[in-house]
Amino acid sequence: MTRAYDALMPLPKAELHLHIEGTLEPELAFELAARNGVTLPYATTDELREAYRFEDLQSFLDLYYALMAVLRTERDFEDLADAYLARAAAQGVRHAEIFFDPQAHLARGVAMDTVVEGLWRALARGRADHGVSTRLIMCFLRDESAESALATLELAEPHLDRITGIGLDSAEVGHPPAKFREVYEAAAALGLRRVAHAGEEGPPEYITEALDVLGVERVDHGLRCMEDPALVARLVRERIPLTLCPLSNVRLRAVDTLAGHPLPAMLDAGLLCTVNSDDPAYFGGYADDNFDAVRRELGLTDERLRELARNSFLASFLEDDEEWRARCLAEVEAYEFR
Ligand code: HPA
Ligand SMILES: [Zn+2]
Repeated sequence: MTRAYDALMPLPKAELHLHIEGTLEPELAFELAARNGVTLPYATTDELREAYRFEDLQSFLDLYYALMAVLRTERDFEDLADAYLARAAAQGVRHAEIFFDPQAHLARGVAMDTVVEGLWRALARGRADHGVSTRLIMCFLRDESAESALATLELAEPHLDRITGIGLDSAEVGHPPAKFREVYEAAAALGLRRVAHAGEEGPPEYITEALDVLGVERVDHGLRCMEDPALVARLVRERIPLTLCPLSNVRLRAVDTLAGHPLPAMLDAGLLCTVNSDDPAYFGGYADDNFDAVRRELGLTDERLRELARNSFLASFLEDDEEWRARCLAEVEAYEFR
């Protein structure tokens, strides 16, 4: 029998757009800095939080990459992932497909092995410790070269039993998807699933290119598809999921205000939208905080929220565990809103 959810429990959901490095809370950053003898250019966690005022994607990325300096050992990556899973579970997350940025660590002399095995120590226990199933998606930095992405994929080959798919992130404008055709072809040949950030700051054409040239199965953000009705029609027709991140969009000024976010129009258009947290330590909220924000600011009905939760499991890469997906979907349908 399906367990009816307690009214105080958050809506069960899958998180499909989450950068593990973006879950580094100021308190953990200072703890890891002390552990590793790294000096941060901030005296206190409050002072660090003060720096979380972003103009755009790049101003965020500058701080995001700088703070990674505290992540050095397997244990650091394990602690980071463990802290995320505890927070995610408390917010109703039952499945998480987690991005990581190996090139940002390799550049600092931290080995692929350290990153993947450290994360894996926590992620492998996710279901047992937190009731959260997990998958890992390795992202390439699009402002680095295609050669660097290919070399990174090669370095990851011994770890492919831990990695479900590949993604593309970092500074979007000026780095169109087609730059990474070769590495996406190589990843597909290795049986990896494919996603990419597109249409966050970049134009709708980048979304089309991600679909046609990279063969992505899911688009991260995809917000700017709304500027191109023919593209919207295609995304609807082909049932391409979009991983939207409302609080991120406000903080990085992809939208002016949350109340002006196109999510309701996107749902009305029939797009397969999901709601996610992107870099929750920086953008003011985890998965359910994003759900709560769109409920409050956009007036989404309970059934719209249920649709978003349902979509998250439908859009997830749970083809290797349909039993778990069905159980999660049943929890979504049985959920009673207060
Ligand atoms: O929102 C994002 N966009 C692009 N790159 C990123 N890397 C972490 N978060 C992001
Ligand atoms: Zn992102």
